[in-house]
Amino acid sequence: MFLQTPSVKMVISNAATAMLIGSIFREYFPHEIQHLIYLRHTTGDTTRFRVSQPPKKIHILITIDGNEEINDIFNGIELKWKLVTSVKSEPCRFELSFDKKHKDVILSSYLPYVLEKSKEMKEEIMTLKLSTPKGGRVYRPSGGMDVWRSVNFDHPSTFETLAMDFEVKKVIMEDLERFVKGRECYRKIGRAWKRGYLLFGPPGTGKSSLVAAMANYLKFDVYDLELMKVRSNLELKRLVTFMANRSILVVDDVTLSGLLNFLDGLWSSCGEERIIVFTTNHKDHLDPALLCPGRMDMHVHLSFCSPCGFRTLARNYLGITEHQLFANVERLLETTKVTPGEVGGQLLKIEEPEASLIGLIEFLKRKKRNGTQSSGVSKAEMGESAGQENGEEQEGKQSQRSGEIIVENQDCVLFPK
Ligand SMILES: Nc1ncnc2c1ncn2[C@@H]1O[C@H](COP(=O)(O)OP(=O)(O)OP(=O)(O)O)[C@@H](O)[C@H]1O
Repeated sequence: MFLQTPSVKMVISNAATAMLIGSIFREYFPHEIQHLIYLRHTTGDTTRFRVSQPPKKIHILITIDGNEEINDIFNGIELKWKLVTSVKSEPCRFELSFDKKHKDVILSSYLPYVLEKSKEMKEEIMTLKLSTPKGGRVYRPSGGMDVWRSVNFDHPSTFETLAMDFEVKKVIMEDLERFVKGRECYRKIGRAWKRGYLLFGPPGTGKSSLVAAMANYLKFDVYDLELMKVRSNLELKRLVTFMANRSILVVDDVTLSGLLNFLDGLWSSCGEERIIVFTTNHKDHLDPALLCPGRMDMHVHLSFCSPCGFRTLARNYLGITEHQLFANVERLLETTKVTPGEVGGQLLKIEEPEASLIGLIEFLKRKKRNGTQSSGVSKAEMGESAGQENGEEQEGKQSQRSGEIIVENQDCVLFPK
């Protein structure tokens, strides 16, 4: 419906800000598009509103031939968009014409709709990038340095597909949302606009999948860093300096490392709207300094597959939300340590749901018979939280702490809900 001419691309960023001349305009228009639009009523007095200052950042791409008109229809109202390029000394502008009697609808519904649609389009065409260190300096002909090698990031994991406790997902998603909306709050409290997450748990429990889900959710690029391969503070400084904002830096398998302290200092002073994620299979091997409050805002424990996680996997892999065999699987999961990765692997083997579930049940029984030597998880990892030292584990009941969240730093309460 919106701008039906296929050759027209219109992308309006929600990050754009504009200075506006005209108080009515300021009151009614979403600020993101104010600087783009002149309004002209097609009957009665012409009213023009002009915005003079373009946003500092260039987030807008509009391509349309000069003076070309595009018709649009919104709730039966005819509208005309025109790109006006006639006055040389002035930048191109859009004129939107419509009958004066529709002014209220246009201001209250159509323009917000255009903005929303534009955001959607922008998100659709944005391809996320996954960058890894190039391992040296490469100078660009245009100046600056390329220290990261980038490829398209098309990891399919989302919060929807993650096998994780529903409540935990919700907490993480809300935390991310508060973070991206929190620029002013961070400024007010004098903190760098950054957020740190520690993801820990055995291999195959979804740490990488959670990072991908976070990136897809926020539309943030991902920078993957193996700290052990970074040779010097200078190299680390270059890498962090040349990261883009609105991105996630993933530091894999983070263990005791002198560079970590350096990274910590560097992190708060470079860029903004950045997330850092440390992942480890062994939280108990970490430098305690890393765990102290204020360094990682949130600790997320990813653990063995819970009945709730299994239901997500069954929906994703088999396309079913109920089955009579679910109860058998869930009973076995209560007492068997098996990762979501392993459960997913089993479900992938057979397409037909019932046969697949029977295969999974056999697998779980075998796993249970063979004991709990799953996936290299340490004893401390299994029992470090409340209630785990008192024999719960020995009685064969698996840790129910999958997806447990420990919020180390309560600064999120400062965010407006
Ligand atoms: N919680 C989960 N939800 C959905 N799929 C999962 C989950 N955990 C693991 N998987 C599946 O198992 C595979 C491996 O998981 P992933 O790489 O995310 O685990 P990891 O904890 O990062 O492992 P490692 O510590 O070895 O890097 C994924 O491709 C995914 O298909």
